[in-house]
Amino acid sequence: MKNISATLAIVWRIAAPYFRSEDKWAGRGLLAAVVAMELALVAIDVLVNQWQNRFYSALQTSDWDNFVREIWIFIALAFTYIALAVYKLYLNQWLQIRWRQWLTRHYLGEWLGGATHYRMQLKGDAADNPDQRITEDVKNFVEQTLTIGLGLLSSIVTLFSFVIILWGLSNAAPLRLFGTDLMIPGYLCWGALIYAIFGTALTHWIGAPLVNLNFEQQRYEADFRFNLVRVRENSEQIALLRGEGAERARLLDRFGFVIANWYGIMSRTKRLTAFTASYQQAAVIFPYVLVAPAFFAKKIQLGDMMQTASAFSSVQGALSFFVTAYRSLAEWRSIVARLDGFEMSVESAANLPAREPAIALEVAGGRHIDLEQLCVNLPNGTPLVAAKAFTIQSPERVLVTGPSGSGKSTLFRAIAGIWPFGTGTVVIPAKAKLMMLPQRPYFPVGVLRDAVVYPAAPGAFSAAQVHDALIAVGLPDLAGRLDEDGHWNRMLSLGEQQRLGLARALLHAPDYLFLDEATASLDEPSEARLYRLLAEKLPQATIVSIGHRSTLDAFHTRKVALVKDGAIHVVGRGREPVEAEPTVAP
Ligand SMILES: Nc1ncnc2c1ncn2[C@@H]1O[C@H](COP(=O)(O)OP(=O)(O)OP(=O)(O)O)[C@@H](O)[C@H]1O
Repeated sequence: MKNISATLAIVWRIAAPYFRSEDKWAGRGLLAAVVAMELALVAIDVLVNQWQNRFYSALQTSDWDNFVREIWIFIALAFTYIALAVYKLYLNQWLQIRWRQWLTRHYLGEWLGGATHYRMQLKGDAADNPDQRITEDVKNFVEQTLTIGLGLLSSIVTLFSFVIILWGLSNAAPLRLFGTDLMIPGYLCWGALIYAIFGTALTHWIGAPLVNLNFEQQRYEADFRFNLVRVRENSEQIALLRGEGAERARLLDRFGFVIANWYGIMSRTKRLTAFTASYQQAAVIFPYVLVAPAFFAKKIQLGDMMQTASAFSSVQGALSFFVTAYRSLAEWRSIVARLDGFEMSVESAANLPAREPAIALEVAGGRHIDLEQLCVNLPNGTPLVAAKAFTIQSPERVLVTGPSGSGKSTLFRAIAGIWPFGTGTVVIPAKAKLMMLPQRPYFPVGVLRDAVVYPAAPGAFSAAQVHDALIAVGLPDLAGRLDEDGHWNRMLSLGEQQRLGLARALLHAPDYLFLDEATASLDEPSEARLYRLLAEKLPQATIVSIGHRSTLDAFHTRKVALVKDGAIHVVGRGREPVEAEPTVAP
């Protein structure tokens, strides 16, 4: 019971915001219409039940006129039923897509808000495969919540409507046992209740493990898909390393989990279906067994018996909602758990800096970037880099060096504000535009022109501007293919990608440009040419580079080494003035 109320509280937390959102009137309107149609369908069921009595009585008494009249009534009821059923489904689907659209937008906003998606990876906690949660889980949540919610509503209303009918019929057809009439008020209702309680308890007992099995199934399927995507993304490396055999084995291994768990689901479902099918079959004859003695004793007519059987099956069906919907309920609970895990993980990543000691980001009026008492840690809390008081002037050219793994890139991440682990403060000038260029720049799949100007909106720069930037960085061929669609990270060499990254920097003209080995794949003369180009085109920009080549010294005015001091590296010691090239502005 505690579990059920906890699940319902989570469902409410996930579902309610849509009905309070900017789309609330459409959502509420559609929901009201669907609910109204669901209720109207129950009303038609009640009318059909009463019709059955009249129809079979007309048959029993060979009353032709009433028979014809009842046929026309049935046709009218049937047409109304069809129209309601069609529009209930149509409006339900309409509501589903609007709700899903809102929920997807909401989750994308939360997940991509700040660097939450990145921090979630860093924390490595609960939410595996966010892609699956935003696609399938959201879709299924909306669909199942509506199906189950409306099913439950319909069952409750059906129950109340037919219990009244059944109660009346119980009195008209007293229970006859061993030739004597037993006057038990509403005995048919009690019979249905006992039958349903017995069914529900057994169903839960047999089916309970399905909740967990379904949860695991979705996780294994998503893991398998994720690993297939990894192969696709890294297919060149795999082909070069002849890693196909290893990949196949790894993928089949993952798929093995999918299969093993599926066998678990199959065997559970088999047992559950065996029980629910027997339960439903028995329910067909159960009411006849109860009222047949009264019928054969001529206490009631055929119409009464048929109506009783139909009303009993409606009451029993409503009471057995849990039995019929058990598999969907089990799936739904696992979807709810997955979305809950996702929300928790997003929240925990977004609030990471607020909850744990974290690097503070401050925006100040000055022109410099200051690192104050900064200590950058690994996610597990181990200190990595320290900078007591370090300032990056504007404009200047700083070269950051240090052994591999000393924490240079992580220091850049901390300055960019996406690395929360640590203590101290990073002070950034107000309105300063920072740009980080990594060794492997990211280009969204699509038109080259849009990929270069990313993250600016497509069209933020004119074709001529993008064309000139590509010429400037030495990519004349690409400059002629601006409107070509492609997966640029896959199609271009790393050196070309790095040139494209620099073209992006030229277009965006940041105040602070951080180059994390962003030219490491270029030959030295090309690297030198590009550094000269940056100095020429962005004379006011501060450039901070990470690099291992000594030839980079010439393009920087200051060199900062990360020097090992006990267990951590310290920024700022071992400073060496660098003789700048005459072409590089100081
Ligand atoms: N997300 C992470 N989780 C755990 N450890 C990490 C994570 N990111 C980086 N590290 C560790 O932090 C250390 C510093 O990494 P970083 O990439 O900053 O080094 P670097 O000085 O830039 O190295 P290189 O010169 O080889 O690029 C490494 O030991 C790395 O394993």
